[in-house]
Amino acid sequence: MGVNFLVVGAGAVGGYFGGRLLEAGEDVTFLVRKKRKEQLERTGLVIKSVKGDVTFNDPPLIEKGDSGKFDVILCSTKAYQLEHVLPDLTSFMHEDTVIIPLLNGIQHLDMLTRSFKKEAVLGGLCFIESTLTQEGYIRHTSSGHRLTFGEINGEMTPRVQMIAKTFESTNADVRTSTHIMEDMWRKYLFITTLSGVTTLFNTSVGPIRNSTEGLAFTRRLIQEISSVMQHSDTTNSGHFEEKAWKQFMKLSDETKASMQKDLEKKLPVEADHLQGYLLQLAEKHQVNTPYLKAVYTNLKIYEQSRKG
Ligand SMILES: NC(=O)C1=CN([C@@H]2O[C@H](COP(=O)(O)OP(=O)(O)OC[C@H]3O[C@@H](n4cnc5c(N)ncnc54)[C@H](OP(=O)(O)O)[C@@H]3O)[C@@H](O)[C@H]2O)C=CC1
Ligand SMILES: CC(C)(CO)C(=O)C(=O)O
Repeated sequence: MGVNFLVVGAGAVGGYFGGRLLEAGEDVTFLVRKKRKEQLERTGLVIKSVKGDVTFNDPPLIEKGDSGKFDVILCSTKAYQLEHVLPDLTSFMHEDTVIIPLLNGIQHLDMLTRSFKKEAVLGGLCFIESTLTQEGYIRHTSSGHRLTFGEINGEMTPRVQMIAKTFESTNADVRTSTHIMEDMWRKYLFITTLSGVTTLFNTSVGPIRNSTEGLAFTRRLIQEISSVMQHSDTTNSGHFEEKAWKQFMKLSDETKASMQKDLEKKLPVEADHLQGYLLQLAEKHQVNTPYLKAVYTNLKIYEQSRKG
């Protein structure tokens, strides 16, 4: 028997991975809101990707309150939208439904395990540079399209293997992990740094790296965040720092975090979920984080000016 997927949020991430599953002939439905539904009905689900374009004229769409039960829920809203969508999910779940979150950050795991039984929640993350265009198309701009998931406790279970099998023939790099919490914290360090510096300096990676000061700022930011993570008793034993630095140095000059792209589009940002939560941890563990505070302050000023 096949696995059926509910993708929550047909945006840059959900639309991409859900679309790749559809392309492979898998059973996928998107949970959408009215405006996005109307857009998708008009244009189809359109993926413009360096890994191959694809369009689905009639993607399966449902709205909250509709009927249906799903084996796997791929959760791909923004963090600030998540708590509003969670109550809508219960009616789509059966006893063994699993939820795979693809959001950046860590704090959403608490939200998910508070809302559903703990065993329903897997760990997950993705590396992909994608964005929604004005027409609602998904534009995937660099070659990475990796999705990683696994049991929070690190076990390799039959359900993880079964989901991985379903992903096998998709045009995406889907992997299982037996250390997904470590993977999620590492991605959290990387993305909080990248989104932090690209939004603070309002540019892509190239100009930041070409500036001695920009480079020094980035290094200090990584050190601070890594230190907060070590104090927070995570799986970080210090080796994250060097890896995050190397990863930052390897990025193409044009790379921008999705947060910077959202900022350029004057959209809300995940400041509280990413940088804000780390600052809470820093305060709890009394870690001095002036660079992280500067990044967060910039984002809070942006948020305030958006509201204004
Ligand atoms: N974009 C990227 O390159 C990457 C993003 N990420 C992370 O992935 C997560 C998702 O980001 P991204 O895909 O870019 O965000 P998008 O804004 O592109 O997509 C979010 C989608 O969620 C939908 N949504 C929100 N609330 C609901 C709801 N109640 N019911 C149904 N749909 C809903 C939105 O639809 P609506 O039109 O109705 O608002 C939107 O289509 C974030 O945590 C981000 O940090 C991680 C790696 C890369
Ligand atoms: C850096 C990147 C593109 C990697 O997935 C990302 O997560 C983001 O910009 O939100």
